[in-house]
Amino acid sequence: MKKQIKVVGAVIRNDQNQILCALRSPEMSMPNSWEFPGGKIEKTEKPEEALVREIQEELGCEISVIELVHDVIHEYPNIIVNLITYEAKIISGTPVANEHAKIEWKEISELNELEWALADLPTVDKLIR
Ligand SMILES: Nc1nc2c([nH]c(=O)n2[C@H]2C[C@H](O)[C@@H](COP(=O)(O)OP(=O)(O)OP(=O)(O)O)O2)c(=O)[nH]1
Ligand SMILES: [Mg+2]
Repeated sequence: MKKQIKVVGAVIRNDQNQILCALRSPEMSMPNSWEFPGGKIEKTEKPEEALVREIQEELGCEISVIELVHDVIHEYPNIIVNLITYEAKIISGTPVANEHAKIEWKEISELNELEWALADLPTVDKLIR
């Protein structure tokens, strides 16, 4: 049976309504795909707690989680990902790419131009419409 994992991703919006997009590095699984920064929920964590922890680790800043955007199950060839995305904002610090190849603030109208991980497309669609 395929492994299923539960993953949280942050839709981090700044004051200009831009979204922070993160490019997975060549060394990561699903290399060179754009994603919402975040990661796997640990057994003892609530999704929101996992997201705050992951963003601190990956981007070195503190967020507050605002609300759920989407809860999607996507079946990849070798893994099933339950991606839960949340709107979030930075409450302290400036994001830096500690693990990603790069991070970029993008206008909503630019989101379509990126090559997203497939599990992210329903969230991207919700942000665009
Ligand atoms: N963080 C994140 N992962 C995503 C997204 N879309 C998507 O398919 N994934 C997949 C890629 C990975 O196979 C899986 C877990 O994400 P991850 O690699 O960020 O996990 P993690 O931060 O806990 O990293 P690690 O401890 O496993 O190295 O979810 C997304 O938007 N954000
Ligand atoms: Mg991650």
